[in-house]
Amino acid sequence: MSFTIAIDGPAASGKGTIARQLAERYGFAHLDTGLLYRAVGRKMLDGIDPIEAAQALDVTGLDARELRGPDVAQAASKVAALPAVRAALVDVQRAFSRRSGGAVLDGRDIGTVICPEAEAKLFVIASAEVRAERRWRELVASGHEVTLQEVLADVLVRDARDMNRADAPLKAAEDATTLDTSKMAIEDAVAEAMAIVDAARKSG
Ligand SMILES: Nc1ncnc2c1ncn2[C@@H]1O[C@H](COP(=O)(O)OP(=O)(O)O)[C@@H](O)[C@H]1O
Ligand SMILES: Nc1ccn([C@@H]2O[C@H](COP(=O)(O)OP(=O)(O)O)[C@@H](O)[C@H]2O)c(=O)n1
Repeated sequence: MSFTIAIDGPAASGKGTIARQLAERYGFAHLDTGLLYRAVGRKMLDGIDPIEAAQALDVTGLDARELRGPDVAQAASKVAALPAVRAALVDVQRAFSRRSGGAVLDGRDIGTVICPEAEAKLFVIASAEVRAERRWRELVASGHEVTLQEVLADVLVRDARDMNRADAPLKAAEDATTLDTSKMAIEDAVAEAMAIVDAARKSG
């Protein structure tokens, strides 16, 4: 059985949290595709050509903790606007999505470009202020020295860059269900997401 759940949305909207919990609930594999772009962004900050870095990327050993900061996030969204970087990362994402046990992928273009045939698609949103506050708390808790204003600026700049790029811009797939988590606790957002996926599983 192959079943793919595509989760897209703007920065810090709760995609990864929902994706991880759905993967656990259904016994599916999970791929945080943002980490791929963050890894390439990290290499660019280290002076490596981002296209060559994407082509040579070892997706197995990515250290999420080292890639979580706002500097890497900004670099990720810059390299993500390069078509050759995106092209180099397509096959690994598609191969992952076709795993026999089922897969959940979260990112910006999963439902539109990487897995347009995904059986279930979610577009997770929240207000920019709520997203910035959540991400700020997370970063401070993991030892980053950053202000709420800086995190809000990072979120807004990345959203604009991600939505306005020519190649695979951030947008909801026509057949995605939008989930606004602004006023939802994590448990409620996950429950809503599960209801959407369960409905897709029954109809499929
Ligand atoms: N519904 C929610 N209510 C409160 N906090 C949330 C909610 N969803 C996610 N979070 C928190 O917000 C932060 C960003 O969530 P995350 O899932 O990493 O977003 P994304 O993958 O879209 O960047 C995390 O610290 C997470 O625990
Ligand atoms: N499928 C994807 C995933 C991420 N990205 C890019 O990678 C950056 C970091 O993604 P992320 O998912 O780790 O960001 P957060 O939502 O966790 O802040 C985004 O701002 C996008 O520019 C992308 O272009 N396509």
